[in-house]
Amino acid sequence: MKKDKPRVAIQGIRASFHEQAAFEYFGENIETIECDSFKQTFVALENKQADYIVMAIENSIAGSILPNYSLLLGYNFPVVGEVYLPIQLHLMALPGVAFDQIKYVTSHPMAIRQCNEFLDEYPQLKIVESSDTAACAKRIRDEQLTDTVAIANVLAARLYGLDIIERRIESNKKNYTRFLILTTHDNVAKQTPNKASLCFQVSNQVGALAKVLNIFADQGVNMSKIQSMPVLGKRHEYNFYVDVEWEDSKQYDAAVKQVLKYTHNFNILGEYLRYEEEGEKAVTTAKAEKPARKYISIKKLDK
Ligand SMILES: O=C(O)C(=O)Cc1ccccc1
Repeated sequence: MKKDKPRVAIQGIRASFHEQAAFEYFGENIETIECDSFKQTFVALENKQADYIVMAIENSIAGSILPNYSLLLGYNFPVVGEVYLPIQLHLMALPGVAFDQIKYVTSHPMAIRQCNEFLDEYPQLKIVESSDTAACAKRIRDEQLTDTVAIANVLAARLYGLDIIERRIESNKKNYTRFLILTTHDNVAKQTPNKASLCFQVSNQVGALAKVLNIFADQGVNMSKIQSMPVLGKRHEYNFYVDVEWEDSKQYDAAVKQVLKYTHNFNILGEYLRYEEEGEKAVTTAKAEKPARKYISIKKLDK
């Protein structure tokens, strides 16, 4: 029997950026399945404890999240969509806490890196890394920490009852993270795709990859991303993960038909509708990188 609310597995807890991405794709009427790791989201889908996975795959600052590419190939669940989420970061504390009471700033390493310029202005603050921005906010609420702030999103402030004491502290206002949506093969909805995520290998010969890329070019199919990953234990062998987009599906069909002749282990990870932004208005403030600072690293904050 079909559930009325989609059950969506995410790495992290409610009000994390993963949940925000899930809201962006499905709307807010979902059941969020909180998982401790990306691998656990796949296990949840496999065990039918979830209907979908929302998983970050790349970030405009950190780049590709490589282990997630291996999960895509390893589990072979189809990609059915994507979301590009602007990462807007706020500093939040228990209500009534003043800035000069703060000793610790907690967040996900990706969020911390995106706030370097702000944090460099306050070298007295100790930075504590965690696996999840929302978990940091929740811990402040649960343990009533008056000396700690979290860097997280508006959802986390709202859900865990924190006050935002400094808004939009990210250094680059055009930060985004790309998330993929996955489901099981029997749950793929019919749609007319205009984007695909592919994975293949080519022989270790002059021009082997160029040949494949030229086929896409010749058919007018745009390659929006390419990522290579070594095949474990096989020297000189790589998996190429390629995202392609097209206007007319005939172009894509023709390209795939030809590419099959020049590749091996060719896999279609998913065919889906590309994410369309609703008007870009963010402003970039590109500035030179400041020297790295020391972080206190802890594995995972308690829930
Ligand atoms: O920690 C979170 O909230 C996450 O979902 C991971 C993350 C952190 C920062 C940017 C994008 C995703």
